[in-house]
Amino acid sequence: MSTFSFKPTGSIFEEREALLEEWTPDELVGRDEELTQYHAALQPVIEGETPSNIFIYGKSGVGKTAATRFLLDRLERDATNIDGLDLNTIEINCDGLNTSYQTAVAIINELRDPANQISNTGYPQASVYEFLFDELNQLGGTVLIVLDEVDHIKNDSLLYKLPRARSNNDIVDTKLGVIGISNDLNFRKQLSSKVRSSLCEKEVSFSAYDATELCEVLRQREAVAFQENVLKDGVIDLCAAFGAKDSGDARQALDLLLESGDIARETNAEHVTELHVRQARERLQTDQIIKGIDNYSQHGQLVLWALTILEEQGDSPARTREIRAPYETLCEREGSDPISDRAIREYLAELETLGITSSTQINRGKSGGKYKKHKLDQPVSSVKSGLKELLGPEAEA
Ligand SMILES: Nc1ncnc2c1ncn2[C@@H]1O[C@H](COP(=O)(O)OP(=O)(O)OP(=O)(O)O)[C@@H](O)[C@H]1O
Repeated sequence: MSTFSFKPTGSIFEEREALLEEWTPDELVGRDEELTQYHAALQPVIEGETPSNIFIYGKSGVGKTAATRFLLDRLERDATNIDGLDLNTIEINCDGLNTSYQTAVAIINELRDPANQISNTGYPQASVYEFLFDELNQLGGTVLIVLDEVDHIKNDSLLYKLPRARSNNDIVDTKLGVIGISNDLNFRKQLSSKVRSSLCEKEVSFSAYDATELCEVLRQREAVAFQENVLKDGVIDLCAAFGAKDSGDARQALDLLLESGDIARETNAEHVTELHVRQARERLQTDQIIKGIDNYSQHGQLVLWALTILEEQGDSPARTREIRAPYETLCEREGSDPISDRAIREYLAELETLGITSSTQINRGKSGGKYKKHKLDQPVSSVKSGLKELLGPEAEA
């Protein structure tokens, strides 16, 4: 019997941390076009002019935050060499800050010392803006405020006031620029035209990474994270190919490389191989499925299970009415009453949004009507492992 004692293996990794989210590389690879545009948009700062307000958008994990930190670091460094240029940058993540009010408070508290912070409630909105502009006026020089995940702010009064503070004379001496970052591609469209025109003076769109760019990102981390020659040929290429196919998200590709290394270490392997990558991918896909349907009602999970059964039998893509038969059998087995076709369709739509299934619309013209056919968009084995975890061992049967 194992004693479950802990011993460092000292194998595989040199610095595992270099694959974690928090690790910031010194150089940013694979983003030349985006960095060139972003750099140009920031140029007025170093000229001593009023900064442009910049809007950065693109899907999750495409380097928006990393590029912002990278360029602002360089900008701060280079600004110190310029006489008379006093630059301050403030980064706020708006995740969890649902309103303009809360965001304004967060900026104030970032600017004030710890003894002088204000609370999230109790002040009229107008006073909070007054405090904010006071702080910014006192700071002087040039100030850049980065609002990451800016789409979380549900009402746009701050997004209107802040970029216009100088033209409205709310701020007199300080040169203020706002950088909004968002991965919600509809956010910009939904902004009122007056907010859009001031917040989005300059825009930089970040595209999804292709396989070549992901290779560059992964190789840069390999050099730091892994011991020499631990990765077998093809491992980076495979992680990059999966990453580009899935979503072009560097975070996911890095997670895949990390998980592959973990599996190699768990199994006492000397090298990380393509097989480890494939196993890691399946593990991560299962985790993603579990995360997606974990808080689903039991019926949502049974609908997915029914579709999985059809997929295994080679009977997918399938219409709702075809999914209904195995679904009802499962309901009987679980002792619960089936839900309506309409409710099944709603679950199928949600499963599609989660990337677990996909559908095609079939249009039979006037007489045949329109309907959708559904199929799994993830490997059967990952879906089954996910369902097994949630519904018990029979789900794998
Ligand atoms: N070009 C790159 N070179 C090196 N590492 C990168 C690069 N792009 C992204 N990364 C890494 O990938 C992860 C995700 O990147 P980042 O947070 O910048 O994405 P994002 O576009 O801001 O995504 P989100 O909208 O989800 O916040 C980070 O760990 C980051 O360091």
